[in-house]
Amino acid sequence: MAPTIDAKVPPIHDLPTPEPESPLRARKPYRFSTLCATVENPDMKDQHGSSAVPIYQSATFKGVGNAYDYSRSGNPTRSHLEHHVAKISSAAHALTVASGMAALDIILRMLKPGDEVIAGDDLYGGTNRLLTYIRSHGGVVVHHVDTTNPASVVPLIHPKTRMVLLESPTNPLLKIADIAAISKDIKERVPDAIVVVDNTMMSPYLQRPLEHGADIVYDSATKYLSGHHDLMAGVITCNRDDLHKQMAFTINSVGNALAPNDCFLLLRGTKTLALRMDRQQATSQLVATYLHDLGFPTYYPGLPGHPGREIHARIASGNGAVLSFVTGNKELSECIVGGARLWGISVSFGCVNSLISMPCVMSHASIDPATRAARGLPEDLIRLCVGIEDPADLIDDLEHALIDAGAIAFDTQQNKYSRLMASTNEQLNRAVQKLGLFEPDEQEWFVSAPGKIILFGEHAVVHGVTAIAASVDLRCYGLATPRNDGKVSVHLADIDNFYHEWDIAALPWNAGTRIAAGEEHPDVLDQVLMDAISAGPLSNIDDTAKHAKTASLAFLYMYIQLGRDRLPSFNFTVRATLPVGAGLGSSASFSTCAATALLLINRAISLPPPPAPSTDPEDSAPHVHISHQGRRFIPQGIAERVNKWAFVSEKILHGNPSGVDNSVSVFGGALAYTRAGFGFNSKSGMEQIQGFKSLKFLLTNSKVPRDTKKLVAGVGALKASVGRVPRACFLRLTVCDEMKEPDLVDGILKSIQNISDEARRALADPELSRAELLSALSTLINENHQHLVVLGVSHPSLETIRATTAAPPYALSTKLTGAGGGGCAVTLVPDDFQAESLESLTGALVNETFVPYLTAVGGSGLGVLSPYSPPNLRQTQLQTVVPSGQVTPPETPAETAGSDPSLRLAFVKQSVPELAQWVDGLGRWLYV
Ligand SMILES: Nc1ncnc2c1ncn2[C@@H]1O[C@H](COP(=O)(O)OP(=O)(O)OP(=O)(O)O)[C@@H](O)[C@H]1O
Ligand SMILES: C[C@@](O)(CCO)CC(=O)[O-]
Repeated sequence: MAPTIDAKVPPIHDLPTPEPESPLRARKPYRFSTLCATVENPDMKDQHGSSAVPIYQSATFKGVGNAYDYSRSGNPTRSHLEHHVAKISSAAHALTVASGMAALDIILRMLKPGDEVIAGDDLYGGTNRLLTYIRSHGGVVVHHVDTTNPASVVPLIHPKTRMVLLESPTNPLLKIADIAAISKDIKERVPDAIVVVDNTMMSPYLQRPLEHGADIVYDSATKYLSGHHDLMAGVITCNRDDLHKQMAFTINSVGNALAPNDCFLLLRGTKTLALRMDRQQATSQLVATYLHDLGFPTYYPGLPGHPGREIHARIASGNGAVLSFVTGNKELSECIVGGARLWGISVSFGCVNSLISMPCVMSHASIDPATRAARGLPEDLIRLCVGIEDPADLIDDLEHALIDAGAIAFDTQQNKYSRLMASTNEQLNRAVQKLGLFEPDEQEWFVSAPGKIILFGEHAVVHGVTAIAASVDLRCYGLATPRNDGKVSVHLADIDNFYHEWDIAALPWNAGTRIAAGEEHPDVLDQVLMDAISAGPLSNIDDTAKHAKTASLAFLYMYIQLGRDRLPSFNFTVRATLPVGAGLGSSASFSTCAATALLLINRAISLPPPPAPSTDPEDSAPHVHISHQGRRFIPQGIAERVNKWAFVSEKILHGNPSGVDNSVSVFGGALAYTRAGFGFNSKSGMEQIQGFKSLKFLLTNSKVPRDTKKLVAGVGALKASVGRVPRACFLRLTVCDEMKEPDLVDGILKSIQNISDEARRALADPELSRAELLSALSTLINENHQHLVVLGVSHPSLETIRATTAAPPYALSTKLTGAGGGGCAVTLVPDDFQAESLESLTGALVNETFVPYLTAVGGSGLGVLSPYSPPNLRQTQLQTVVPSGQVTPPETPAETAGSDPSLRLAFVKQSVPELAQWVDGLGRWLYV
């Protein structure tokens, strides 16, 4: 509903209202959205007829006595903007300054010591802070009163009352002040007092307080007027010449007028004000109704029963796009805010993007808690600032956050979601626990595990050959966070942000064979359980999400096998810094993380508390775990247990894994790994090998997708049908006639075993010079790669990478790593390889559209964020880390402002380059 400029009020400003064509066909004044879109000032015609107002990016103007001399005092772009703002506000004058607070500052500078101000008690935190400042530094008396009741203002009116400061609706409780009634009361008693209204929540589109008795109106134009959160600005409008003159003088003296570039942006933003606002407030009405219908006390003037709704409807022509609601519990509110994805956690409002916040820890944190309580600002209040996204997506996202947090649940009797009251919530938990249905677990678990490179022996290792592999410094991270709604969910951020949740009670608990507590998983997967999971909980996941589906299968399989006695309710979020499905063991690192989290949650493993610090007898300073910087902490037995379950998960993802990937992921370092039960090497098992850590490798991702399961199966088929395999069965490369040799694959496997043995001997040989070692490894790399080519698991892109790295002047040796068929290649970089050469080589690879990166090898294996960290450490890290990356600066850069409380949200929002460092900073990590 677009308001028209009230025809009864003669336009004070030179509105571009067309002249009547004839007395019989009068033309109406332009309506608001037309005024917004039409930026023209008849007194400032552009010399070139430009359709956009030019940016006069000039501090000074030449000549004497011209309209402009210095941009602090006046600038043509600003004049255009001020003319436009005055026009759409139906005001005689407009002034524009650097921010909303700068606008209020200019207005408050009209006060003198001893003057009295009457202000609302539900004000924006920044306004409150500035009023406190002028009270303590300017000798001004400030009264706060509930302005929703005009009668409560009257007793405070005093001959010394100089200013009344109103917000309506207030932020964040949406309280309504009768601007007209209060202005009248003031003017009757103290005609000289000025009524000032902060109109930011409404904008001139929805409310024009000058028409209801206000003397000065100001807006933080950072909000709706600009609409895009890409600038800060404040506007002031008034009709009185004296006030305008006084404020223009102050702006010139103080020097906080809006800069030309920002004037331009703001002018552009105002053109779409009506359009944006229409969409934003229509969606707000839907969201408010949705929350209200769920049973949450919701504050929005568009809802029936909202106090002051009639007054608001008389003064304003719309309800705006800010609303708030309470949940009854601060922690619950924090979870909801943390769980929303489309709604950005941020202060401020008025942007085209929707925002969610908790005023008490963000925009209003500068008001001390006691004052907040006295003014009735609930600590659990959630504020929603609605943007222009699709309303269905916004409600959907909010619903997910409410469900995840346990704030609403599906009511089967009413066949709809409804609010879980805090007490009902507890009752439900207790009741369900009694039935043994699910168990809320308050513990969060953060785990991580590395990817790997295989230097020698991939594929062959599946058939019993020794592989030499080492961990890389790229990892997968898993965060398990408790839920208390009888559901379990996975969020696979790297796989198209896949999210899925399941009712725990509906999982196929009775399918397959139960593994008794403490028993190991048998060698073979339980196919009955696999089928039941695929036919049940996974059946509604589309096959286009096949990677996420397989990962979910692995997760649910372990969840059911390990969780039958506890039925834990939690969410598992996964992110990795290593590329998924590129041959660097992403499936193993995912498996290790999932297995560890599930074992911990189900109390199948527990981390021993760190031993007490030992004390030097000479010195009272304690020292703890000097080796490995005290990080080697997870006992061998626990690592072995995790490794067995990670192997189970690998079987699901992989088909027929050798176990090398999950072993490296769990144990870290560099391993010589031999699968048991084959005859290539009499000794099976794994051994840590030294001498790897100092090696430098370049990894190059060909970005060609491939599937380890298929590639391993392909080599298996080749081995099983030696001599009878038609050419078409060979995987990617066309292989040669030698394939007809019946013992070909066995011969290749033997050769690869020799390569691994030779590499181990070389690495362990103290007499070999470094140069000799590197040269030997290079030769072995080339040989091993050729064998893999014959096995059919290379790919033209990998051959291109090999050729590029082998070409002069580089002359480096490269082989595929992992399952091949695409994915990554690994290049050994000699110690003396010049930095410039490396730069030029990576440039050449990038030109060929590959992704190269240097990696360190041999680092830590499985890690768990210590549950024994001092609790405040993690909290502090969260607070200091989150705002810099994720949360826009608060409206009030509050001294005590907290930040996003949700570890999960912060985890999901970290950028990939920052993820590892952020995770490290969360506290003390314990490693195998
Ligand atoms: N970060 C992750 N989040 C969720 N699932 C993952 C993640 N990383 C790996 N996976 C699962 O593992 C699968 C990739 O396994 P695949 O064996 O094809 O690749 P890889 O382990 O990186 O390669 P290789 O086995 O050759 O080292 C994915 O399709 C997915 O199911
Ligand atoms: C291809 C393969 O050898 C390595 C995959 O990283 C398979 C395995 O060992 O499980």
